[in-house]
Amino acid sequence: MGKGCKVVVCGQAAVGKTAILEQLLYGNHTVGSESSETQEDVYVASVETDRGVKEQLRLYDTKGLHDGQDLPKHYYSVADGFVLVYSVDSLESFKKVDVLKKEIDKSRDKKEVTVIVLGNKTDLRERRQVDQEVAQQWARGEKVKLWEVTVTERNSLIEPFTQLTSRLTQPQSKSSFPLPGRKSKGTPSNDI
Ligand SMILES: Nc1nc2c(ncn2[C@@H]2O[C@H](COP(=O)(O)OP(=O)(O)OP(=O)(O)O)[C@@H](O)[C@H]2O)c(=O)[nH]1
Repeated sequence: MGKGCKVVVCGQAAVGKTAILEQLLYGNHTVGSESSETQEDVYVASVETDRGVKEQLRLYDTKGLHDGQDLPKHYYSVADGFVLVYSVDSLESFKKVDVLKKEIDKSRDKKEVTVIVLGNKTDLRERRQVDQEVAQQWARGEKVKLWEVTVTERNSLIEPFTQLTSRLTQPQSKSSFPLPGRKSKGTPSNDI
């Protein structure tokens, strides 16, 4: 599979998954441009964490889900992290994110996975169907971080991916085993 944490980017069709990745990595997506349906693409990105270190991510851009379609099961076993994307102008796409989050919780077993959520297309103000506060409340309930973003402002995409990478590559917490210390009086010694 190669080096780097594996991150699966998923959500309903046409919410802007490819546009987000292309804008984030190359800064060259023009919104509204003709787009073809993704089958699967893998992007390798080098992202600076909040510790100032560059880490590699393998971002799997998945095929957009249409009504009633599920994310293919193999993604749940490969993923270290997920970026769930909806579009603020589609309530249906937000509901799909909820379904995906529940599927991740069911499939993750004991594996640590980091999930972030992006509400895209905030530039389409007059078409908004997903209330920002309702979405944030849902995110708090699910214990995930949610950002509202727009591909028209590349800057809005940077913080979520920086935080995701920082979380994914965070050094393991220190061992809680007691350090060898001085023996207390009267304790039998194993020293030879
Ligand atoms: N106005 C606006 N349009 C956007 C934004 N992000 C993406 N789009 C447009 O939405 C359309 C779909 O974007 P894609 O990136 O192809 O969506 P996708 O989720 O990868 O689509 P599938 O591969 O079919 O699942 C394109 O015309 C994009 O230009 C955004 O933030 N604002």
